[in-house]
Amino acid sequence: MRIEKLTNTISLLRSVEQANADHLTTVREVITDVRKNGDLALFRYTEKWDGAKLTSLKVTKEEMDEAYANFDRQLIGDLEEAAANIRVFHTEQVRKQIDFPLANNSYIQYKISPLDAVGLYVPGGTAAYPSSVLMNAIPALVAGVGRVVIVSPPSSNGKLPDSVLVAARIAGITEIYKVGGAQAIAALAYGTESIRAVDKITGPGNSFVALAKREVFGRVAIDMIAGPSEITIIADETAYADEVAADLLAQAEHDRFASSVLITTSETLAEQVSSEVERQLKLLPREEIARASIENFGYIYIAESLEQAVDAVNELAPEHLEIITKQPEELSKKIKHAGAIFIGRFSSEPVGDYFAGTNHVLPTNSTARFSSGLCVDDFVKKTSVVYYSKEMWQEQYPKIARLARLEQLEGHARSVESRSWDKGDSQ
Ligand SMILES: NC(=O)c1ccc[n+]([C@@H]2O[C@H](COP(=O)([O-])OP(=O)(O)OC[C@H]3O[C@@H](n4cnc5c(N)ncnc54)[C@H](O)[C@@H]3O)[C@@H](O)[C@H]2O)c1
Ligand SMILES: N[C@H](CO)Cc1c[nH]c[nH+]1
Ligand SMILES: [Zn+2]
Repeated sequence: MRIEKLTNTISLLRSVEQANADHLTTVREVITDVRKNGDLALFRYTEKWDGAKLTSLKVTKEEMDEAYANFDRQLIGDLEEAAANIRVFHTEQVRKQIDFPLANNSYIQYKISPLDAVGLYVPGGTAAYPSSVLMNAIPALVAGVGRVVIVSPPSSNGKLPDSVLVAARIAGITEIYKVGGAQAIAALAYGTESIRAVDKITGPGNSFVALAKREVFGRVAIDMIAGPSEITIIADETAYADEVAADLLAQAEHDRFASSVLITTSETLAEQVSSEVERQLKLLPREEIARASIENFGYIYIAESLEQAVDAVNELAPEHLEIITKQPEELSKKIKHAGAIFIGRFSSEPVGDYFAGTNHVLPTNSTARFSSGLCVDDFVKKTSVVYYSKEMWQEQYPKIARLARLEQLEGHARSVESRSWDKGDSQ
């Protein structure tokens, strides 16, 4: 891994942007094609990029049953325990409606309602992600969404991995389609013969998926840009090089475009981590992907102080931040921008990926500056409600009319003035 003195992190941001730009043209072509040709386009792209020749997209009940029957019982237990942890944490996030009483028996209200239909993207191009099924589906169901649909790319045998179907059953989702990439996002946004359009699309994916979500925003809502995984680690001389290297590689193995950054005050640690990364790369079955990621988007920065490291992290706004220093909790309080923070050497990032109960669908590409990880709030909308009684109206309407005329909106003024006592007592 290249080791540089920490001056700024702009070079990393630029290289990720460039990678995205190269994929945008493809994504736009795919979306146009799916809008025009529907299922036919979905079948064509699924054959081209996933190597699966399909004639129908929907997962059948028989496929779900078979996957569950064949699956390892201990792993079912592990997935169920992870699901329970996620459910508990997300249930705590449920918001209360705000009922705000006003004078004269009047009130205003902040009404919370679940979305009617959401599409959950579960990645699957180079690995199976049952954990992403749970992370998407549980908050949606806790929020009370009416229709929850999963899309995920099939393997070349035309099937979804058993693990994904088992996780869907544990979560309680039955409407599942075998389609991934930008074509799946286009189908969810615009609808095709087989897939009815949804109101919102959530979930992580590679840069084709993330860019497609950005392109269809406005037609549907999206949760965030949750693209190729990223980790930044702040470590001092107390950290162990083998552990830091393992944590960098845990994200690098996700994607060629994943990024892994170490910012350290210790030159010795920097050198040791660099050689540990090289040693450990050879141990990974996904060595080729991880190596490409480390070569293109892997950096070790030497910081003059932990304060300088914190400033760089707040500029970079990484998806995940690990802090492995003498006083990690103290330092974590100074972090403003990161999708999720992992404190101390026993909270390595996969604890959050799978099990702690926090959500692993998180903002990437510096968007943690303004967006948050997936949560129950992503699956509800808020409507304001106003009730003014006759008495309340009579007291307040002259002020409202004056404010309307301040904006030269005579129609607004006349609207509030048009009510009168003479017309009777009806609400
Ligand atoms: N940010 C997060 O919260 C988060 C969480 C989990 C996973 N992830 C990321 O999800 C991603 C999973 O990636 P993946 O590739 O394994 O699965 P994926 O499902 O995201 O993407 C696979 C699809 O990409 C499309 N594709 C592949 N090559 C293409 C090409 N050349 N042109 C057009 N389309 C192409 C295909 O349609 C394929 O089905 C990784 O980047 C991982 O880091 C992010
Ligand atoms: N680290 C990923 C988010 O960037 C989530 C994940 C799922 N499985 C393993 N990891
Ligand atoms: Zn991960």
